Amino acid sequence: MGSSINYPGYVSKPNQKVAGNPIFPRENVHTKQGTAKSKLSLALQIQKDETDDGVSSLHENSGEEVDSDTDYSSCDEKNEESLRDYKPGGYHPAFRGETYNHGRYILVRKLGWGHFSTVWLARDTVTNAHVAMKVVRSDKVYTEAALDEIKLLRRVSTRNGSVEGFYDASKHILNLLDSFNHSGPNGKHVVMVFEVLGENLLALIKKYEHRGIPVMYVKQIAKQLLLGLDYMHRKCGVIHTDIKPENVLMEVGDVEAIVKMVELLDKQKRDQRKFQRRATKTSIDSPTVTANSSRSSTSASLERSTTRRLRRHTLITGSQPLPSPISSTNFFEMKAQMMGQSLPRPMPPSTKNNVNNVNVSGGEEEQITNSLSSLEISTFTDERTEDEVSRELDVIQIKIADLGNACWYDEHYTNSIQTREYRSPEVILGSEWGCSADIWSAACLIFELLTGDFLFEPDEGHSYTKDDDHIAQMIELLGDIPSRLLNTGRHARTFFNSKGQLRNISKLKYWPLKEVLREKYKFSDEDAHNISDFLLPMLSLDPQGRADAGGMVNHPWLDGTVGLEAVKLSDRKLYESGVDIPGWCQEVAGQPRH
Ligand SMILES: Nc1ncnc2c1ncn2[C@@H]1O[C@H](COP(=O)(O)OP(=O)(O)OP(=O)(O)O)[C@@H](O)[C@H]1O
Repeated sequence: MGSSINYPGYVSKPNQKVAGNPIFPRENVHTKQGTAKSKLSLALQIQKDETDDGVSSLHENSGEEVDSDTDYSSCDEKNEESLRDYKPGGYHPAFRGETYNHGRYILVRKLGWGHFSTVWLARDTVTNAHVAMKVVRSDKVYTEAALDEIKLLRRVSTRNGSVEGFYDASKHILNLLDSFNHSGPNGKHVVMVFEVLGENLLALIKKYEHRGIPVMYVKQIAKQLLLGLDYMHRKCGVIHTDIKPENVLMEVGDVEAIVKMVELLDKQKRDQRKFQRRATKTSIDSPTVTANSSRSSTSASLERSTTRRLRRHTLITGSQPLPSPISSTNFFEMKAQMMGQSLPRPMPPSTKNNVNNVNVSGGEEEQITNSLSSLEISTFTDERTEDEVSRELDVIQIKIADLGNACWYDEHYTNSIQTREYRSPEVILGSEWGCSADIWSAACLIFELLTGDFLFEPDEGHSYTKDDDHIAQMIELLGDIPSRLLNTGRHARTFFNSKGQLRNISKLKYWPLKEVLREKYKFSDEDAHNISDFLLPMLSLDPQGRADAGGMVNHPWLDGTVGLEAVKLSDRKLYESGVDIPGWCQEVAGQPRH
C-alpha cells in the first residue's frame, strides 16, 4: 500500500534506497539530504539469529521456539516494521506455523512488510502450493483501505485479462487469489492471498550497485510494465498512483522448487547449528576438554541462554524474500549446493577433535549425517543444456504490485499521490491528474533502471522547498512548464510569480535528457538518442500530451525485447497521447461507474 497518505502510525520506511547522485544539485544546498531516512528507533527488535547467519522466530504468546531460518536472499537489511505498531489496531503478531482461514493456510516465513501489513509465505493445504499472504493492520482506516484494494485487485485480476487471441497483459499485475478476515490479539485483520513473487526492482538496482542494470533487462521490464499499465488504464479504469521500483516485483520462476530449495538449505544450516551446539555441550561435559576451551564454551553457553531470554520478548521476524535468479548473487551457488556439488557436511571425527577439542559420539554424528543425506535433492537435478540455462537467465518477468494506493478513473480517493521522486508535475502543481500520472512515474523508474540514479531527486535549501527544487529540476531537464498547468494548478502561484518565473529559484542550469545520458552516463550518441526518444514522450510536462502506455509498447527501442519480440499493440499509435482514454488527465465526473 502507499506511502503518501497519512494513516495512523504512518512512518517512512527506513533506508529504502541508497540515494543516487542528483542530476542537478543546487549550489546553495549546504547539507545534502538523500531520501534514505533515519533508522527507526532502537526499540525495533529484529530477531536475528544468535549466531551469525540466520533469523529465528519466537512467538510471544506461544512461547514456542521455532528453528532458525537463514537468509539466502540479497536482502540483508535489518529494517523491519516497528514493534510499537504491534498494538490494538496495528500489525497482527503472526508467526511461523500459524494457521489461517480455518486451517487452510499455514505460515512458512516472512517475505516482507509495508506500512499496512506484514507479508508471509504460506502453504495452502488445499492446493498444496505456496502463496503470499498479506496480513493488514487492523485499524479501521487500514481495513477500509484494504477493502478498496481488494475491489481494485478483483477488477484487474487475470480472469478479466485473458481474451483469446490477444496478449494477456493482466499477467503483469499481481494476482489476488483469496481474501478473508483473521482475528487476533490486536483486532480483526483483512488478509489478502496472492501468488508468490520474489524481490522488488529496488533489490535489482542495488544488486547492480546503482550503476544501472543491463539494458536487455531494462527493455523487458519496461515493456511488461507498459503492457500492465495499458491494461490497467484502458481495460480496467484503474490508476496505480504509486509506480516505483519497490512496487514492481520479479517472478521467481518455479515457486515450489525454489521454496523447497530454500527450506532444505535452511534445514541444513539448522542441522549444522544443532550439531555444533551439541558438540559444544559435549565438550563442556567431557573431562578431556582443555581449560581454555572449557572457558570459551561456558561463556558461549551463557551467551546463548541470555539470547534465549531476550528472544522470549521478540516479536518481529526478519523478512526473507525468495531469491530470484537475476537479483540474487548466490542463487546458482544455492542451486549447486542442492545438486550436491558442495553440500556442507559435518566434519569427520578426526578433524572435529583436532579443531574444536570436542568429543562427539559416533551415533550422534551418524544421525546428523543421515539427516543431511536424506534430503531430497533430486528435484533440483538440472538436465538442461547450457543454452537453455542461459536463456532462462536472459528472461526476467515482472508484476506490478501494491494497489493499496490505486484508485478508479472516475473516483480518486486523494490528490496526495505518488512517492516524491516519481511525482508528476501536475500533482505537485495541484492541477488535475489521471492515468497519465502513472506514465510519468514509469518513465522515472525506467531511467533509474538504466542509470541507477533517480531522474529527479529534489532537496530543500535555505530559500526553497523540495517542491520548488523538483519543479526547477523538471524545467532544467524538459523545458518550461506549459501555461495550461500554470493556469490550472491550485498551487502554481506558490511556485511561480505573475510573469511565470520561479519565485524561489533564479539560476537554472538547463541540461536536456539526451545530453545527460551522453555526458553523465556515457551512453553512446545513438543510445542516448534512442533512449531519450523513448522516454521523452512519457515525460511530457503537460499530461494531456503525454504518450500512453499502449502506444509506447510499440516503440522501436523495445523491438526485439527478449521474450516479447512479437508483442505490438495494433490498436494504439506510437507517441500518441492517451487523451481518448477515460480519466487520462482528470477524474471523470459524475456517479462512479465501476
Ligand atoms: N506476492 C508477493 N510475493 C512475495 N513478496 C511479496 C508479495 N507481496 C508483497 N511482498 C513483499 O512484502 C512487502 C510489502 O508488501 P506491500 O508493499 O504490498 O505492503 P504494504 O503494507 O501495502 O506496504 P507499503 O508501505 O509499501 O504500501 C513488499 O515490499 C514485498 O517485499
